[in-house]
Amino acid sequence: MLDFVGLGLFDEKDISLKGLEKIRNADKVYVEFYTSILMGTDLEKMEQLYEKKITLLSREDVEQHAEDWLVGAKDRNVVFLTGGDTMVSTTHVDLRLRAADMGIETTLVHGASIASAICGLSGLQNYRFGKSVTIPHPYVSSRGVRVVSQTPYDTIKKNIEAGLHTAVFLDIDKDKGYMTVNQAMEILLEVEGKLGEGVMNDRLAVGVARAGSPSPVVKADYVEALRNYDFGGPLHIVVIPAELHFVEAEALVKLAGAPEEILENVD
Ligand SMILES: C[S@@+](CC[C@H](N)C(=O)[O-])C[C@H]1O[C@@H](n2cnc3c(N)ncnc32)[C@H](O)[C@@H]1O
Repeated sequence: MLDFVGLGLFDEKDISLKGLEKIRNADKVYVEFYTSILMGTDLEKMEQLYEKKITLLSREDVEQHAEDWLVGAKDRNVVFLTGGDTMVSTTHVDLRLRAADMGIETTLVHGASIASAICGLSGLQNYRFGKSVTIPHPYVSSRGVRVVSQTPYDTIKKNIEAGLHTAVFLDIDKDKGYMTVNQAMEILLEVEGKLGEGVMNDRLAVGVARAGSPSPVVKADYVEALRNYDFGGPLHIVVIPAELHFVEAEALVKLAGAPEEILENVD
């Protein structure tokens, strides 16, 4: 049996009671922290509260060598832990499919996800979101050229044209660290500058930091302004809203400190 358990958003106490029960009854517990990470805890605190030894898996362990540890789930109870919800903005359905091919039964214990937290914290409506996207850290190519992905910008642009908000996940990289809202704004403006377009001009954005913690920061302002706003420590995420419903605009002003002038342009 392979149980996928979502850990929730911030610390070891965000797990559900069902998830905790799965862990306590497990023969072996694995966790991965490359798709998301709980910034308010660490492996030691988790092991203490859950009363179980937890083995950390790397991206390679999960994506390239999954059979090596999945095989244990053929005759024992194995639990696989992930930050947030295990199946939201991850590729872990691949693990479920591999398990199915190996004749291993799987179950899911859902966890609080950043996908719903951004709606709750900002007041933006979940049904008004389009395709989400991740901004990767820029890198320097073997020819010494700085490479900045244009895909996030293009996705945001298409969503705006369709009247849909965009959730913009920010890269977690073991060498380059956790991307901040400020870096994300810089990257979007850099791409815009190269294309010579005006999508980001006077474009409202919402930055969210440390959702699920006792002190999350939610700030809505124009892209240019968020470039220098201090969000504090990771994790960070960005939402680029499309046209706003008036309740959404009111929420951004009252709950996220957006400039009041945004209320003038909504019905
Ligand atoms: C690839 S998504 C995985 C989402 C996760 N499976 C879930 O359901 O929450 C991870 C990204 O979401 C954002 N994120 C996740 N948790 C967050 C939190 N507590 N506060 C702010 N952003 C968060 C960060 O941008 C992070 O890099």
